[in-house]
Amino acid sequence: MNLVRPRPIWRAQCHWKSQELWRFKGLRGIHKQRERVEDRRWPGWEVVVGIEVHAQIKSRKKLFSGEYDSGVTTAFVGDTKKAPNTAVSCFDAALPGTLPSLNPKCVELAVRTALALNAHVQRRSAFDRKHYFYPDLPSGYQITQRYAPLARGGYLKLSRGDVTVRITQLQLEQDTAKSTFHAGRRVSLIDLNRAGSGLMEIVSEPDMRSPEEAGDYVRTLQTLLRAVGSSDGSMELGSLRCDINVSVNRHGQAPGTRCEIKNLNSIKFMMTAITSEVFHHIELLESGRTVPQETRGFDEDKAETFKLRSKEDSPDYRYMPDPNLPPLLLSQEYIERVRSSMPELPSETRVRLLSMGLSERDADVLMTVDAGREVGFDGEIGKGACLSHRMTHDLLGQLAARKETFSDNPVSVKHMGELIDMVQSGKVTGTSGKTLLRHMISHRSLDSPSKLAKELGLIALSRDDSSLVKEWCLEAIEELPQQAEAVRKGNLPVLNKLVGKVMKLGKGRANAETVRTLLLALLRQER
Ligand SMILES: Nc1ncnc2c1ncn2[C@@H]1O[C@H](COP(=O)(O)OP(=O)(O)OP(=O)(O)O)[C@@H](O)[C@H]1O
Ligand SMILES: [Mg+2]
Ligand SMILES: [Mg+2]
Repeated sequence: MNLVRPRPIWRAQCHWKSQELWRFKGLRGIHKQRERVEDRRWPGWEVVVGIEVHAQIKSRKKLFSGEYDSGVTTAFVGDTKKAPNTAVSCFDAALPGTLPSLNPKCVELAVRTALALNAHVQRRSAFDRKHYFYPDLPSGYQITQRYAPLARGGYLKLSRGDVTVRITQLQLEQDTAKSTFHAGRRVSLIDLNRAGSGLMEIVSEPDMRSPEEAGDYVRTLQTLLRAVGSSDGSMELGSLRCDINVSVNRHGQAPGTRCEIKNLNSIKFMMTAITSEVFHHIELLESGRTVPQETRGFDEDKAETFKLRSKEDSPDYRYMPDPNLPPLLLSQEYIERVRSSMPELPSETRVRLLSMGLSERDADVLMTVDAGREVGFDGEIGKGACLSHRMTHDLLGQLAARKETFSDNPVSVKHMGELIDMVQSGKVTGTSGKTLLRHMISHRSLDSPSKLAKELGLIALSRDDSSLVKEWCLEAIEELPQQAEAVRKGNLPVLNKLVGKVMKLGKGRANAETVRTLLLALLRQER
């Protein structure tokens, strides 16, 4: 990577004009004409959605100031969330005389993302200033790359269906500070910790045709960002924010006027907001009015969008090239070096998981586990597929209950495989399998499951041990007389209570089906 001396403003302005040219190069083949699909929610209408995603870059330091980032990536930096206004350099606070210095890590992570999105990384990109006045922007402008972005012209294949969304561009830009309105005191509090953190703005073409496709796009993108390690991609925590552009048109007609919905903090709300916006547009158009170009917000309680400002009120950003930052020049060797260090991408992981014999649904579940990359496999799944999936769900559930991630998982692929085989062959019951799994996780045990099963007395009972099972059944009937009476009177669902009791007495070693039959036989005998 090279930084060269700044060029005069008018030279950099030349790049503004080249913006449209790329659109007609190369991408035509990828984007097939979409088939007309009637949506029963809005017959006769076509919905068009384009999304601008702002993803916080997972770098230890901010984009230009060298200050440690304290945003939602704090967990990554390794300390707890910083107190407001404690991670602020003079540059972040826009003190006069301070100058930007580009953080190469942010560039590398953005290039990784661009390559993962099949985009063309521009050997030469440049930084612009976007001016507006708001308390969360101390300098009065945001440094961005609107006119000569880092990358252009990529695409993302959605995980469901045969949908490809084209990526217009990926640009680097600064995050703003965080402002919180205090209704009681009627003041806005500003926390500059986030000011100047690195963002990637990923702009899509208007290629989505339903709220569901938009949701799928954001989900697929989140998985991709996490897989390449460039962003946490959490909408809830604010490390991924979406501006959703929505328009509607009658089938066969040109796209309508778009409205942009801002400040959405979950995929679910985003999909509801799109649906609400679509109905709003249709209502306007059907009553003979036109859709005004607006920026809108989303009211979570009413599940409705509302007007924030109209296009006429939108500020004139007075873009200009940043005179303090020279163009960013990347050599082909640098780009190739980054390309050679790319990890397995989610689309490749998915194909690998499916080729192991997993169903689409199970592959999707595993894909949510650190993008599926850390999921190991010790051989053929074959007939045990159903069981291995259930045990995998148990594993994920138990880790989640302990607030641990899949990377904290202490159970090796070999031991997990052995455990599944033991349950499959009946050496331990399903209940004991769960107990063993819990023990292996909580004790961080490195012993094999078969050794542990012996030590903990969890080996399933053989048929010869039926007298022991009978003893537990009799004990259960004695300890739960009311439930036993209910079953005698024909209330069969209550039998589960007794079965549960027997399982507890036998530490899960008895076979649940055998216990049921025996309990019923005993209760009937008594009569
Ligand atoms: N008719 C349309 N319907 C829905 N979305 C559209 C339509 N036309 C364009 N879009 C989408 O609108 C978005 C435009 O984003 P872009 O960043 O280029 O401009 P902007 O929203 O005007 O600027 P800013 O970055 O300041 O918000 C793109 O994601 C594009 O796909
Ligand atoms: Mg934009
Ligand atoms: Mg926009």
